[in-house]
Amino acid sequence: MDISSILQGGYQHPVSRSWQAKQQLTKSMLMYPIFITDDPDARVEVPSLPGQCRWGVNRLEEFLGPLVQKGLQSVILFGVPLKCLKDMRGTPADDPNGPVISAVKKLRSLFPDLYIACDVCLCEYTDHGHCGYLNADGTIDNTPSVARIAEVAVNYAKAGAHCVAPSDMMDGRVKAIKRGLIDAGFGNKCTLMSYSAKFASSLYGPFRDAAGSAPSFGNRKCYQLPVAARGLARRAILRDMEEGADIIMVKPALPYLDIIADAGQLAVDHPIACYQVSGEFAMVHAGAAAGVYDLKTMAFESVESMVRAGATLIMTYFTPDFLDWL
Ligand SMILES: NCc1[nH]cc(CCC(=O)O)c1CC(=O)O
Ligand SMILES: [Zn+2]
Ligand SMILES: [Zn+2]
Repeated sequence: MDISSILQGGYQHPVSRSWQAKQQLTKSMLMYPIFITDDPDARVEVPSLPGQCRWGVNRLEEFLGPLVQKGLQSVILFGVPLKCLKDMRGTPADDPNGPVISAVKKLRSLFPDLYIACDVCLCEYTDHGHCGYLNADGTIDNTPSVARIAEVAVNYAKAGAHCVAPSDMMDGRVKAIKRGLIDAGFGNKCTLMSYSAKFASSLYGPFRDAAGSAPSFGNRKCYQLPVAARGLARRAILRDMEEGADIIMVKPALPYLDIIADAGQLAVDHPIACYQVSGEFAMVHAGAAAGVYDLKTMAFESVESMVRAGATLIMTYFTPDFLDWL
């Protein structure tokens, strides 16, 4: 055989196999999405998200303490208001006594080294379940939506969030949030991670169960990207960089590895994040339960593929598992 035909010499051992990765998956690359509800003592399982619960603020120490011990470095919070009244402007989003703001304060005092991000959106808090304000005809009213989303983001920063991550997909929200953070004195204290390329995916179902954020009518296709729209995703990434995003995110992750790779090329000097969303997590579990593959092997294959595509920050419900596995 020709000398140049031999590749297997380079990866015959687990150690040399690991060297074939340009970037290795490490614990510090993981951000754990968690659901905080407004019953402070709650611990309620989410049936469609194996092993994930809605937690009350009084239970955060027992929930996250052991994970922090194992090396958990960052979380992203989603509020799940069950008791308070939802309205057209999403008032509970930044209620000073609401789940997100209470949880940020609690986590800052419990775990001084933990990096705390807050998802910023209105769909969990509006009576209609859409991510922004609506016009009378049911379409999105972009301008007041952006103002309200920036207000919520600034209130999360004031509560102590290290990062705000707008997932609403209104046009111009990155610029408005960045301006708001600067004007409130948080320009250099709070990271802005944009869900830049967020697609209108079928993979958000379990999350909407968990967060109670399914739209009461219609869908999100007029503000989330069309599945096939690689060009729009690239334009959204460039726009968000221009508007002041500190981190660029792609969501969902595994079916959109081309977009992650594009993000890495367009935003060479930004961290690239991706979100292995609820439906992806549920799929990995369902396939394992059906005997299609081994859960741990497939969890690694999916997340290492995201890293190979160029992601250096992975938001995943597998975080507690990876803290054991890595
Ligand atoms: N602003 C909504 C939001 N924030 C995070 C997720 C999905 C996360 C997941 O599926 O894990 C969604 C989905 C949606 O558009 O309904
Ligand atoms: Zn939303
Ligand atoms: Zn959201």
